[in-house]
Amino acid sequence: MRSRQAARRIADSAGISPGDTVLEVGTGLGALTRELCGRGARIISVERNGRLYGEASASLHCEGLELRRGDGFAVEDGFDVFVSNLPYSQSRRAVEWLVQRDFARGIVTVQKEFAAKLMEADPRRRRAIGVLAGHCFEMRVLFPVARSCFDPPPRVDSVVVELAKRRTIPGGVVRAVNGIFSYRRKTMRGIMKQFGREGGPGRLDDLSGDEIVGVAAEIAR
Ligand SMILES: C[S@@+](CC[C@H](N)C(=O)[O-])C[C@H]1O[C@@H](n2cnc3c(N)ncnc32)[C@H](O)[C@@H]1O
Repeated sequence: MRSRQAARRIADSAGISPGDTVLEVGTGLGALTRELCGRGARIISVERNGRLYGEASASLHCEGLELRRGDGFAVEDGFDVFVSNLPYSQSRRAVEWLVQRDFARGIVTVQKEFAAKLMEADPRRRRAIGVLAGHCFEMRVLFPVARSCFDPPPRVDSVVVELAKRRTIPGGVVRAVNGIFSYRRKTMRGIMKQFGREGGPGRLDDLSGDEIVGVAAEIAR
């Protein structure tokens, strides 16, 4: 990201306390990483691109910072705070991974439309990813980030979203929620039949998000 001010604002909103472990996925050239430094936290920042990892390693030096090369979603270390300005193609993967991890708070920059999907309240427009996120996080949009803050400027609008963790669910339940939504036009009886289970009356749209996760947990059992 090109704007130091925007990176600072994102880092400030992460509410990092001394002693926290912060996981950043996507170091890039370290615009955000630099702002996470100096807050007394241990910072694990992961970049999968070898060239960017090399450049960041050569230029970023701060106490408590550990730069790693690889897939940030393969990290097994525990963390308190998650921070990421991810490529938007990975937003869904990030949320599906985060619902399975135990941590306190996430600050993610996402496409404005993706944030709307996460927070969609209308059951007819709801997606699997919104049901998962709504079950596992308390969410709010913190602020928009102007296109000019990025280099190159994206063709879409971006917002910073806070994800405060409420619950953690296993991967099997994530897969089952996605599976249920692939049959969303069927009745509940029809959906459950796809998974070899007996279903009750009504349709998916009649269920709350938490009830859908409950059904998914039953399927995953
Ligand atoms: C939009 S850039 C943000 C870079 C920097 N954090 C900033 O704010 O300027 C996203 C970065 O994430 C990296 N990335 C994408 N997927 C990743 C993954 N699964 N694990 C680690 N890094 C990833 C990309 O290579 C890219 O450098």
